[in-house]
Amino acid sequence: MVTITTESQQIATQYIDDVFSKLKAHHSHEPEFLQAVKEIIYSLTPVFAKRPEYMQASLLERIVEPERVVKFRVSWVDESGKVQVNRGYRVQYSSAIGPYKGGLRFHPSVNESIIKFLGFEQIFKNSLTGQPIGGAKGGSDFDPKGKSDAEIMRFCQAFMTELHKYIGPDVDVPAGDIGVGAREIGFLFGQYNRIRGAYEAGVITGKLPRFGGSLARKEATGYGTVYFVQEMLKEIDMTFQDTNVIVSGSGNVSVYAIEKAQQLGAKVVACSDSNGYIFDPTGINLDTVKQIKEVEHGRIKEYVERHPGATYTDGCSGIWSIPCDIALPCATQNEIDEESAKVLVANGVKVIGEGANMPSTLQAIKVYFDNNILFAPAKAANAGGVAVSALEMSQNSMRHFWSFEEVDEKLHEIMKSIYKNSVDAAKEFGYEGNLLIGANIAGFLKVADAMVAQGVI
Ligand SMILES: NC(=O)C1=CN([C@@H]2O[C@H](COP(=O)(O)OP(=O)(O)OC[C@H]3O[C@@H](n4cnc5c(N)ncnc54)[C@H](OP(=O)(O)O)[C@@H]3O)[C@@H](O)[C@H]2O)C=CC1
Ligand SMILES: O=C(O)CCC(=O)C(=O)O
Repeated sequence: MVTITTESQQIATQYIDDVFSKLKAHHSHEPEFLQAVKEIIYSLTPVFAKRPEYMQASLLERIVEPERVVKFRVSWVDESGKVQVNRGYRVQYSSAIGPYKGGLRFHPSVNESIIKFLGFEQIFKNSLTGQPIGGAKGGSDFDPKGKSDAEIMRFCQAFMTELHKYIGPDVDVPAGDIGVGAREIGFLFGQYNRIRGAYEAGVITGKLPRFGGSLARKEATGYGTVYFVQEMLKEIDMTFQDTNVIVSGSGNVSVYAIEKAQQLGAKVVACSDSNGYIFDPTGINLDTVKQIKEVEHGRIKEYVERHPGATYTDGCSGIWSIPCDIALPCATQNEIDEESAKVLVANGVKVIGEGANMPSTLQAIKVYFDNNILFAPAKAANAGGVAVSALEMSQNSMRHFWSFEEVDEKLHEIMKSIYKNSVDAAKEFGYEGNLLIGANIAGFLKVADAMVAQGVI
């Protein structure tokens, strides 16, 4: 274990305070970004206390500043012939350990603060995967809900017409996130290739397997979250078998977290969308959820028409009042606040596994720690998606295609090693059992050492 003196700890804390207060002064209008930065940088105090040369190299000031932020206009024509205008973003945060890598989010709430928080987290997550990928994120305030396929296609083409200037297989490799699934990735990829006049498979991941995508990428984030929680459960001699689980959302991450949890013997009793949640005491029928969400692009409340024993409730936060052993927030940021966290604890939750990015507020996380709840932080627990994206890039480079079983096995091993590295880093720096600190430190060290080795750039 690393020994840290009180004096070096105080110097490191002062350094982090200074960096954070300057950042706050410049970005007071970007709450999500500040929240993500705060969570990470204070957990790095023991690292700076142990390695003062990182302060001399201004590593924190450098890493919180994106290498590049691209903002652009996206004009497209809707079904009535009217021209619509949206904002597009790509934040290329860090290329210290590989090409920029991270998803694209299409949602009306998207702004620079949200893309920056996601891009910043992606640096550490991508490092944790052990793959050579830097951190980035992008997206638009475009709302895909209620749009025709032709409108989605025209929007994606307009978005890529600008974005293509900044990306490439060895430069920046986007993928999906909220509102960007296989359909959107297909349109984006098609437009990129059309503009380049070539087929460049490695420019984007999450492609359908029939044109260069990886098997198991669709399942990777949800499965990976469950694999990670499985490792945590071993510590308390528990498995998923016969547990009651709730999973928020009913999108890509949620559906495959539900699938894997069910395969491992759990009863998943609730899931949601942005309008409300369903509760099925007999266990959710995943085929019905997939039919409604993946095929019909419908609303989760339609589930109860097909399963009369289930109930539907308007509003999202109520899902956390359902008693469960394991809660997997897989929808969006800040979906569990302090109040919801207290309700989960009062109802006996044992484990929180974050499938979404930053789904718990800082106050909610404090409630978990105060009550000794096992907590799997997003950066580690949902890294399976981007890990398999990196495997997709490898397959594209090798012009090779692994079977579903091969990719799933690699994913499983990656999640186990992220768990182990987070546990080991927490222990080494004096925070045994705290995976939040462990994951942040393990993710940071690799990037920090790469930055130092590459000089002042
Ligand atoms: N896709 C991936 O590989 C990865 C995704 N993530 C993270 O996982 C989360 C989910 O992403 P993904 O499954 O891909 O996205 P999807 O768009 O496939 O699904 C998102 C789901 O969350 C619901 N949702 C969105 N906003 C809210 C809200 N404000 N309140 C409640 N529910 C909401 C959506 O409901 P509705 O249908 O009503 O919009 C939908 O059910 C995000 O935080 C994303 O950043 C993290 C790692 C990788
Ligand atoms: O697969 C990827 O490149 C990105 C996935 C993603 O956006 C995320 O991990 O949040």
